[in-house]
Amino acid sequence: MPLPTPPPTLLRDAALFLDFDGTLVPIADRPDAITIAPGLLPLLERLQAALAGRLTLVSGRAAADVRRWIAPLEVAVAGSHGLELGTKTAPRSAALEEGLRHLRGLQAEHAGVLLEEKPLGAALHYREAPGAEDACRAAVTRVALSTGMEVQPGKMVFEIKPADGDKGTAIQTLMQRPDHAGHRPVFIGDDLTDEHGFAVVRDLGGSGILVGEERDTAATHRLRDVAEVHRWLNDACEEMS
Ligand SMILES: O=P(O)(O)OC[C@H]1O[C@H](O[C@H]2O[C@H](CO)[C@@H](O)[C@H](O)[C@H]2O)[C@H](O)[C@@H](O)[C@@H]1O
Repeated sequence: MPLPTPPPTLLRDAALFLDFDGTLVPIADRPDAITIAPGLLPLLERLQAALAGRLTLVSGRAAADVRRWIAPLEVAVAGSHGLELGTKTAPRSAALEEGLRHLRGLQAEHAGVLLEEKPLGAALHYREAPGAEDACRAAVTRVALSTGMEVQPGKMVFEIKPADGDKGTAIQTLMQRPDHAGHRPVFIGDDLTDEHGFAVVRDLGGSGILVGEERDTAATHRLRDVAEVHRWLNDACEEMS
């Protein structure tokens, strides 16, 4: 059965978790080529006020990267697929450093392949080199095996990340904070990494909103694209004022 459009009243008394790429900003050819719509930061600021601070961006990007894109706005960010919840991150293991050297070599071999290094892992992008998909998958899988980390597939990307957390566990942790407890979680996302978040908000009695085409998902509602997300968030914000 097709997923319904969420009602604009859904955010009343909610705790809101928002994915970044593909949800708040349209997908671009490269991670550094995204554009922030002029209305996005004012919208996030209004949401933050309407929700009394219960707003967190939960992104696959490094937290510092997301903060740089939304500056000067200050909103809570859980980066690296939810694993960067605080300000401190442990140094990379020797095995991961060795794996990154291997991935840098692969980037040098394949024109268009892009390695995005992050504090806790890395993303190997093949959007500009679709023919390198199998090589990227194999390289990232090899690093996962040698480090005990896990592969997170995404939109034209294979990522390597620690296996002991994801967007779902981040939302679970944040929902235990005193200012979130007792509120209903709502999570909006588009990619496979967001399914962990959809499953957790469903289990907590909240709602997951899938952005994009229908698919097998733990989300309960759907919005078509980034533009529709912005419109819906604006309407939901109006409802709360
Ligand atoms: O959880 P998100 O905030 O959605 O982050 C997921 C990954 O998004 C970025 O990659 C994706 O967006 C890029 C820019 O539009 C695009 O070029 C790429 O093909 C997509 O996979 C980001 O670069 C990754 O680090 C995030 O994990």
